[in-house]
Amino acid sequence: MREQTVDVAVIGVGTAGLNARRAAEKAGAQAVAIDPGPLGTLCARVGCMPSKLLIAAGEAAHAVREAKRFGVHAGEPRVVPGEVMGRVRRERDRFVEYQLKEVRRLAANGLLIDGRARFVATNELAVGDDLRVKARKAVVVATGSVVKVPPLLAKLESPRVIDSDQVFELEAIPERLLVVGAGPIGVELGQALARLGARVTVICADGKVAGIRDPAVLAAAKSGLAREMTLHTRSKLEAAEARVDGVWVRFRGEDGEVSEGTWPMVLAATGREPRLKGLELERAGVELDDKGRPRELDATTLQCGEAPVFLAGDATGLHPLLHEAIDDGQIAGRNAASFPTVLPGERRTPLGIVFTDPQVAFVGRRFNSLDLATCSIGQVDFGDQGRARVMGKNHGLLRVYGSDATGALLGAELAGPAGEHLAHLLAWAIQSSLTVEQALRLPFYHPVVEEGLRTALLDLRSQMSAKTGAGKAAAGAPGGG
Ligand SMILES: Cc1cc2nc3c(=O)[nH]c(=O)nc-3n(C[C@H](O)[C@H](O)[C@H](O)COP(=O)(O)OP(=O)(O)OC[C@H]3O[C@@H](n4cnc5c(N)ncnc54)[C@H](O)[C@@H]3O)c2cc1C
Ligand SMILES: NC(=O)c1ccc[n+]([C@@H]2O[C@H](COP(=O)([O-])OP(=O)(O)OC[C@H]3O[C@@H](n4cnc5c(N)ncnc54)[C@H](O)[C@@H]3O)[C@@H](O)[C@H]2O)c1
Repeated sequence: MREQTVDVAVIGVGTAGLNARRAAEKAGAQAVAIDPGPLGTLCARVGCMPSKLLIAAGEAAHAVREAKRFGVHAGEPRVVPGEVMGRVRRERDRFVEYQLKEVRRLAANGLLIDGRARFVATNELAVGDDLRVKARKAVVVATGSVVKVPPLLAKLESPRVIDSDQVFELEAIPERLLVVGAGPIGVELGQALARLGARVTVICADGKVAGIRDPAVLAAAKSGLAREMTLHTRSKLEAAEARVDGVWVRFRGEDGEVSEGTWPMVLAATGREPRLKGLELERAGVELDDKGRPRELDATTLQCGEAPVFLAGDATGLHPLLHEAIDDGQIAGRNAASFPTVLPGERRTPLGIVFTDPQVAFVGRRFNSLDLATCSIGQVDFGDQGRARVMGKNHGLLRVYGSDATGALLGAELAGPAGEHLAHLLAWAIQSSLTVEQALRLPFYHPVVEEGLRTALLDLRSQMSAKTGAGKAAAGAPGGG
């Protein structure tokens, strides 16, 4: 049995792991990463980047179709699936190659061990059958996440049931597609494939789409997405069967109505979960709950209970987003290097963007965490927003939340045009602790979509003054819907 002793061992060399290893090294520790591959990060291989490439192709087809509203008649676009998917994979491979450069450099310097790790004791890992890695300080677990597929679909073991890890390998665009799950993955990929020619039906049981929590924004997003896909957002999957011509599925709506059909392809977009199985974390002194996750994970330090074990990235199950994986990695890596001294890491204003049309975004405090007696809501409907109308993208709603007591901006949810940009402006304003008044003193050009943000802020200011002026009369129904 070979043995290697290091200061910090990082399990997983995805985005969180790469950042954790680098942070530990920067803090003066000798740090190695362990990973059996596939290397290149989830984000570049099967996540953020290929999904945005597919969406970009869908947008190109959509723009051609929509051109007639401007008096420009190009006819129905001819989508060539081989060319579409060829570009997705070519560009994806470039992004992966970029990540692999760093990984190869680590390997060349003896800082990457090829193999699957599991704990055998506190601060001791087995890698494959013939290597033990001991960590003098601590271990960072940055093993990412795995797709969750409901048993009804998983048990079919059908090549016609795919998940987001497989979708980028498609050679053809299915003529019809059932997407199970309406989270970010379901709606992003569903809409992209709809624009490329598939007739798409999306089902989910919880009434939500794209993770939106504000009911008014949710209604706006649903009506926008329903222009291109059939949505059943309160439907439970009841039965599924692999048949010669496809996958037969039966689902039941909240009202009891039963629908069924056979689809040539089903995309399971039913969520992801931390990849902790097989790590035997309990051998490192980490107490696990019934789902196999650490019973105690400090979200500020990323330490598991009192153990010398830190989690980072999707493995935490906290915020499965790329920029959060980077920050997690830096916090976990630094704390692992300085263990037993452990400090809370600095976090940014929460920000999430879903790349549909209309784009969906969340910033800062979420709707369901607001106390409507002490907060106000300002909004703008993009239906009549100047620049949005100019571009023919006048659909959606932005709602901005503020504190009545301090006038501070607290958060926002939106479904609308240029959502990715509006969300950044709002996140930067909230992180800078701006009040509504201060935000309204900033420049707004004309004609831009950002003027819609000003309208929402003006509305928020007047809701706040109406409430503070008229006592609590408006509490409970601020901002209207
Ligand atoms: C389709 C899709 C689209 C997405 N789009 C976006 C987006 O637009 N914006 C955004 O912010 N986020 C997006 N995400 C989420 C984002 O990609 C992830 O949050 C992020 O990439 C997670 O990084 P990670 O380092 O935690 O995991 P990974 O990059 O998966 O790294 C985990 C590593 O651990 C290794 N590993 C696992 N087990 C072991 C073991 N036992 N021993 C050693 N190594 C092990 C794996 O081989 C892997 O290399 C998307 C995700 C998906 C699936
Ligand atoms: N733009 C982005 O930032 C982006 C894009 C894609 C993915 N992601 C990340 O990836 C993670 C995973 O995304 P996701 O969309 O798979 O997960 P999710 O958990 O957000 O959504 C899962 C969906 O599946 C539904 N569902 C679950 N079980 C079901 C069942 N048995 N029958 C019917 N519906 C069922 C849920 O109701 C929900 O609609 C997200 O949390 C997100 O952080 C981010």
